[in-house]
Amino acid sequence: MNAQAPVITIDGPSGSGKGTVAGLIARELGWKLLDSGALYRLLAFNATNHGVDLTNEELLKALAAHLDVQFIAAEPGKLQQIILEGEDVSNVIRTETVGAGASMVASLPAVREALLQRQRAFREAPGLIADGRDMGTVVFPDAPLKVFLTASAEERARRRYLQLKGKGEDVSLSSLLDEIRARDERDTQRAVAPLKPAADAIQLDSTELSIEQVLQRIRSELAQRDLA
Ligand SMILES: Nc1ncnc2c1ncn2[C@@H]1O[C@H](COP(=O)(O)OP(=O)(O)OP(=O)(O)O)[C@@H](O)[C@H]1O
Ligand SMILES: Nc1ccn([C@H]2C[C@H](O)[C@@H](COP(=O)(O)O)O2)c(=O)n1
Repeated sequence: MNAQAPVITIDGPSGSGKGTVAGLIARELGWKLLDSGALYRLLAFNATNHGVDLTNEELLKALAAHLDVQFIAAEPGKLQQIILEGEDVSNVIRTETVGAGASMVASLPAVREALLQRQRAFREAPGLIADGRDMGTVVFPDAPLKVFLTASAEERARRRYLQLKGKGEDVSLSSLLDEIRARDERDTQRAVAPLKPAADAIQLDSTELSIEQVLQRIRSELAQRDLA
């Protein structure tokens, strides 16, 4: 880990736009990217494939410590590739079912501990954009810019609906809204590293903002800190 490399953290609930914004800012600055939710998704996906119950903390801790995963940086205009045990799982880990499983395993303290150093190891020069739930509160508490990105549950469900429909999936808006609310509840109410803004985070409600407007706000915060 390079303790000197700056980190920008983007935390917030599911569907608030963290991943989209993190990817775009990382590309603009030429910085590394950490999609921490992908690690919890990979663990839930891998555990299910290996028949491990998503509440078995001891086995999940061991799986988390030995996850055989590679993140391959995206070419401009493409999503990063995620390879688990030699297989490209970039798309299959993005389902709502895997997201719900990720939220379950993420509530277990031993799992979070097992993934902590792996996340911190992403910190490299010239800098890192890290998105998740506890990037600003736990993983990178010294980050010079912390963003807490939110949007109403209805707007987040609408965005997810459009995203999944765009991929040709047969989804229902009301089920997506229920899933988002259930995930919000689990992620904010867990005892360890719950989803919440860091005390020094900039809070951005994107319900009425376009992606470009969110980017502009972040660029302005970066400029104020001489980070860009
Ligand atoms: N400000 C915005 N206005 C409209 N659509 C948006 C906005 N931000 C993001 N989106 C769209 O919403 C969808 C969800 O965004 P994204 O995947 O970045 O959210 P997320 O917070 O990373 O979710 P998760 O935590 O579940 O991975 C995407 O289709 C994205 O293009
Ligand atoms: N830093 C993080 C990132 C993710 N999680 C958990 C909670 C989420 O519901 C789940 C999936 O995340 P997503 O890919 O939708 O961002 O993983 C967490 O607890 N901490």
